[in-house]
Amino acid sequence: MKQTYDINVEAFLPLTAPDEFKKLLPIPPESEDAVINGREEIKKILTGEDNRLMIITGPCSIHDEKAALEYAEKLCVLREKVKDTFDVVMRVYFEKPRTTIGWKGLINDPYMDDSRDVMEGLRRARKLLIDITSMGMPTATELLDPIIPQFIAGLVCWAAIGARTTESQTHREMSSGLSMPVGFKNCTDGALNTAINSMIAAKSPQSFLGIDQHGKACIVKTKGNPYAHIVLRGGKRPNYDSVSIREAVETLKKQELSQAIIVDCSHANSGKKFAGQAIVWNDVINQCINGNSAIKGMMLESNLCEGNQSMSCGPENLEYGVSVTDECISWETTEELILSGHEKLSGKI
Ligand SMILES: O=C[C@H](O)[C@H](O)COP(=O)(O)O
Ligand SMILES: C=C(OP(=O)(O)O)C(=O)O
Repeated sequence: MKQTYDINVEAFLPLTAPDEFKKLLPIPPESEDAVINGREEIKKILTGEDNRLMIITGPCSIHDEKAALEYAEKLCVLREKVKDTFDVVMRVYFEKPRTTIGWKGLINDPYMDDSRDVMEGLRRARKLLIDITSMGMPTATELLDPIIPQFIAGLVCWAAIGARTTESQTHREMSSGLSMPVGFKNCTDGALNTAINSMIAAKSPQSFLGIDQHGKACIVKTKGNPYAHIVLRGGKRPNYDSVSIREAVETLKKQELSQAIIVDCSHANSGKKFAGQAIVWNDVINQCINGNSAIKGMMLESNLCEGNQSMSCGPENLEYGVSVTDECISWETTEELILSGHEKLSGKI
């Protein structure tokens, strides 16, 4: 018999069903409260019911849970200090979309050695989300693989669809069923229309193929996500300036879509250089002081230490607290930017 299918598949490896997997790492009551409250606060900021700004800050990617927890502890203290002005949410990114190839994040390759033990990656990701939300810290992540939400999404308060997948029907369909607000990045060349089309698709009910809680293949029917919004991350040129933001707001208004704008201070807005993030941050804070109420939040790529490092030295030789993907600002700079933004905005928003 000739074979016409699975020609390029090496193996089918077992995946534990989400309900079985979650029994091993159940959500504790304090995490559940943090997730529910975290989502509610974000929704209120996006709709303007709460005038504060949402700050999504944390490593470009998680590769070391010890460093991530140290970061989360520091962020908890800072979150409390600035709570009248900012709703601070931790970036806890486990899935990395690559331009070509590269390490795809903790879930895909937790041992960082190409062994790609996805089940172990899911376990470590869920455990870290439990530990962080147990501190009362709301969480943000990028969702890339459409099956992964069944394993971790119950611990996530805000999700991003990245610049490389914002035009993908699969990601729009997935977003329409997600339980948290979803931010669509503009695509890598800077075009807004892809993210705007995503918002329309994500708001609408959809049907697509997925798995249920028992791990069984099924047709997922969704209700639509009412909290889809845009994240400006720059493209061929930055798009955090007041003219770009006004243009985005006008385009969204014409389409009768949410005009809430989140500015990503990193990526193409910073020229992918960590030092560029402070320039974007300060400009956006000034726009808020000058009364731009469409801006609902900012994202920072931040780690314990600044810059980034190559993974070629092997996981055991990595420098502690330094990003293995995009450049990040240091904890000290993060604290300085957030505290100075808080001081400038106190009583003004
Ligand atoms: O935020 C992370 C990166 O910008 C994104 O995953 C792409 O990375 P790459 O161009 O190094 O593959
Ligand atoms: C990959 C990311 O961003 P973008 O999709 O904007 O490149 C990210 O935030 O990690």
